[in-house]
Amino acid sequence: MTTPRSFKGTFFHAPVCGGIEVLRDTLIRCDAEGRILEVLRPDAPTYAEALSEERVAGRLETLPEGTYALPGFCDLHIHAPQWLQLGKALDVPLEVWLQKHTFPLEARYADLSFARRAYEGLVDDLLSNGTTTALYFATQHQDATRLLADICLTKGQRALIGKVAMDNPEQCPDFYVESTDAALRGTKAFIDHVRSLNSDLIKPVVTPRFIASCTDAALEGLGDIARRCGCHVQTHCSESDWEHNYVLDRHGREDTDSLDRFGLLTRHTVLAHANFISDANMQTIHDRGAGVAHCPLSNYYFSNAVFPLKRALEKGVRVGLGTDISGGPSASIYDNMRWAVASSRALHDGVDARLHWDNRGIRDSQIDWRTAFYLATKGGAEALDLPVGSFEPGRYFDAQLIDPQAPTGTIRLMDDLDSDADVLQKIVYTASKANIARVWVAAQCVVGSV
Ligand SMILES: Nc1nc2[nH]cnc2c(=O)[nH]1
Repeated sequence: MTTPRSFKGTFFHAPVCGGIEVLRDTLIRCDAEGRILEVLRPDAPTYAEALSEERVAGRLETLPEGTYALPGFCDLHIHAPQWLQLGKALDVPLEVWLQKHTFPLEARYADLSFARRAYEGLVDDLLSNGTTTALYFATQHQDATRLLADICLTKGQRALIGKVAMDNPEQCPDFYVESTDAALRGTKAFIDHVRSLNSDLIKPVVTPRFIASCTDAALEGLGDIARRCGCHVQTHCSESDWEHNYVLDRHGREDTDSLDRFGLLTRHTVLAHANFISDANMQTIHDRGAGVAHCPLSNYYFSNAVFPLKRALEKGVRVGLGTDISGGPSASIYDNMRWAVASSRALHDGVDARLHWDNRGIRDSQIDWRTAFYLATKGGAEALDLPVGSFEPGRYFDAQLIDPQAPTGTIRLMDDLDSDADVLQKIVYTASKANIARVWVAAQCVVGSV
């Protein structure tokens, strides 16, 4: 609990998919928990009085002239331990990458000092990239996963964290596999631990890594834990040819149906990727109210296909964006907004120039930057069912301040040429870490200084 805060400045947000709103010279009042109480534009009858009240009470932060506040990003798919592998090992298929590079790296998190070095750096990196909410896969290790929760709490990042469950000796190496009992007990113990922290910022997540890495007994047990504890669930779904076909061979059905059968497809499930889902499975995802973490950059390296994003949005599936560190070699949701637009264009146009335009791509698959901005902010929040992602009453003030004039920044604005929408479009397409001057979570400054 802190004191109430308020902010005056220019805010951009996307309250609905495909639409943006500009709040110029607006006053946003928050309560002591950092939730937005009121959004007052200059033409509101109570604006002047409220402004002076906040000023006199010493609660007002006036954002510097020429800066813009955006909602903080929700990154719906991060492998926390893989941060050390960002930009490496991108030239082999998923199944080789996991066995040769990723599992050996993750096994090292048995060492807590190794884990601390990585997790401190990761959380700092994400916060300074504007990511205020992170959905994390950790590792199998109880202690290192608890450490990640502690670090997020200390640094002030909103985080949903899962101890990874993987007990299938046929798919997991002997140096990085656990018993079914350890997977289930460990998951439950981590949930209890996080809940004992009594923090609104950190939530536990039931995390079967993917169907291949889990036995049916573990999947069943994890479904049961998710139901009893009312937790979020995260897993990978129909990511690549190999992975999708593995599940078809083993269970005779797609990942989505299989997860559903184990009680793992709920209103609080986030499926990473979902590239190969059939229309029927997309309908099932919609009907269960589950969300999808679309990871466009990672998909270029590991997925053999492009997620049918537009089709999913038209069906009403809740979708947000994920970096998929380190399948995607960038910790930035800005990069992933750009890749979401670009990959949707590739899907729309098709990529084989030898084919006639008429049958080269899948028509009407493209999205624009407005939709990408929604996915990165409120779309991600909706998929997680968290009150963040936009500047609306009742939501937490999780935000990032963009300074287009930052000396080493990458945004080029022209006062006389750029409309408000142009400014936001330029931010979406060209902002970099150097332009992110300040970041707040629940109205508390976590990056930059006030
Ligand atoms: N991209 C990706 N896919 C996976 N499937 C199972 N584990 C992983 C992982 O760590 N990254």
